[in-house]
Amino acid sequence: MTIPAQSAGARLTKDAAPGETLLKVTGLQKHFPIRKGLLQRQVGAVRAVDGIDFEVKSGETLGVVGESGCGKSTMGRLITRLLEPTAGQVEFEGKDITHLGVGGMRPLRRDVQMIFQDPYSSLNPRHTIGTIIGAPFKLQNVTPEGGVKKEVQRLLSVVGLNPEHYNRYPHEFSGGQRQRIGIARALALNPKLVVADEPVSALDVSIQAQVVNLLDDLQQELGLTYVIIAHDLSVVRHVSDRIAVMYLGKIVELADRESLYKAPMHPYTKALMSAVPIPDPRRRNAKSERILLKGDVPSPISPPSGCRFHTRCWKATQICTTVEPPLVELKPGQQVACHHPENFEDQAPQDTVLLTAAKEAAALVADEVLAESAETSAAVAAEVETASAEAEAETDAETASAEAEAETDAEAATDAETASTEGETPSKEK
Ligand SMILES: Nc1ncnc2c1ncn2[C@@H]1O[C@H](COP(=O)(O)OP(=O)(O)OP(=O)(O)O)[C@@H](O)[C@H]1O
Repeated sequence: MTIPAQSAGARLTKDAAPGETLLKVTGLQKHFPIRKGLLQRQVGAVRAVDGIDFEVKSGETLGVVGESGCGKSTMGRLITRLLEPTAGQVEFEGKDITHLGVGGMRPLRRDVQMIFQDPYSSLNPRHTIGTIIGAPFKLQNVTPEGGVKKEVQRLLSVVGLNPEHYNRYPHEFSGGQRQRIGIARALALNPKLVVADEPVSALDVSIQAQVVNLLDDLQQELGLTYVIIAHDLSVVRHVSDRIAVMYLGKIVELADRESLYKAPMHPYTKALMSAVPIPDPRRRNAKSERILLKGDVPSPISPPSGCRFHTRCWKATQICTTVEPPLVELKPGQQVACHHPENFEDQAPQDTVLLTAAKEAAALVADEVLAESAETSAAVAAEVETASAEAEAETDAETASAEAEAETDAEAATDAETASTEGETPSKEK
């Protein structure tokens, strides 16, 4: 098969119009069985991904963040179908691909590509970069127009590498350059969706920005759709349109970037955000508002009951230990799974007694943050009250005017009736 070579500025996406749903994930789960004994009987399971729902629209970048062990990589491997889900559904361009076999997946392998975290181990040291970047053509049995070599050299220049270095080996390149090679390989087959798993975390900070900018430029030029996985918000904050925050196999908040940064609702999101330094000279002398999360993410073999974050949350109350909060849209474009969200009305106001663990966690939370938290909650509550009072007043006014209108109408009708009756009477009398 021959595929036309793409010019560097051409759009590579084929069918999906921008804004249309490209990927849809429903109730996705991956439980890795734990086996023991001679008979290898299953004694438990690692609930790496435990029921997540989200959509990715064509042309957008969805950032996925969370601490190590939250299930982000597993999620990435599930949507690229490198792993078989335990339950749930993955749809790509409206087609259910959850259980497609190797043959069924072959055409999809071109459309969905993955960039891996480690640019050192993800490239075969015994192959030249020409062979590495050209491998997808061989695997898919396709010949690009103009031949593999020419196309590989074009891809090298697209990612900012010298096309003359076609015959060099991976060890001759720096970490950032190797990640560019990985990106060129991912772009070889004109994918629609690129899942990048921690694409820059193995790189020096100075190189990270270059690779992130490259990904951003390629998206503009080639109309790519990205799912970018990262363990903190500093990488995804500039490139994502929407951000999903994962904790212990679940999505705890999913919002557009603007809303998430302006007013994060899940305490976990707030904690992740407070860990990102803000390079704002006006705030250089301001006291830093750090929320230090105590301990590690609990084991996904037996996650905490109720809200999984309750063991580390400074707002946790009784309800958080028993009732799992559903992921619901509390503000337009902002979904959150929390009983006591930040920057919004409390979802369980009757439950006010903090758990002991929450009090201990609070000790680690800077006073400024707690004060700010209380202030925003009070402000939101006041806003909600004002809004509902206004709404009530509006309703009252509407009711009054409707009643007045109805009365006027009734009066008019009575008048008309009377008039017509009066009018009729004389005629009858005539
Ligand atoms: N093949 C596997 N078998 C058993 N458990 C696994 C397997 N792969 C991942 N896990 C477990 O699933 C959980 C989620 O892992 P995953 O790598 O998806 O998390 P992550 O958020 O991507 O973390 P990291 O950033 O460290 O990669 C972890 O507890 C991990 O140990």
